[in-house]
Amino acid sequence: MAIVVGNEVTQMREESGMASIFDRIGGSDAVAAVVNEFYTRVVADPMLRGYFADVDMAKLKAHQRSFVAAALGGPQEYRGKSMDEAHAGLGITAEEFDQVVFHLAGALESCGVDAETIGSIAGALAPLKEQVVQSAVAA
Ligand code: HEM
Repeated sequence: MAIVVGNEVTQMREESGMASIFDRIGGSDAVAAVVNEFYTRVVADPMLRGYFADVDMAKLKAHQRSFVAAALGGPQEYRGKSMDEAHAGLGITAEEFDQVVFHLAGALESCGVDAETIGSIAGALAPLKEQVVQSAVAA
């Protein structure tokens, strides 16, 4: 599958001549820390926790680590479901999507990622809204 967000981040990096965001934030250890912190926040949030009640969190975290790593320009490929497939039928709203991005930003911040990098990541995730939110109008 094509990872839109990964392509955009990679393109941004190539144009700017910068190291990948993946490298800048500290590679796979940093991604694992961010993903753990992210799901701690998500399942603590009454707006979101219901979605994850019957989900195998260890498996989900593993997929999310590889998705985030690939999206940030890391070396390995993401081999999980497409964003359409992963979220089909869940009925996720635009508000819930924004809340998930908010928790991801919070997790990145608490792991020491700078505000500018967080802005780039959040901006790169915005186009996924259409795939995650089924009835979403393009953001
Ligand atoms: C930027 C936004 C998002 C990204 C990048 C993302 C990414 C992912 C990834 C990589 C998976 C694993 C796919 C697989 O198993 O192969 C997944 C699954 C899942 N996501 Fe998301 N997600 C996003 C937003 C959301 C939102 C807003 C919700 C709910 C409010 C949500 C709920 C879920 C659930 C419940 C699963 C597990 C589905 C299952 O195993 O049956 N996600 N997501």
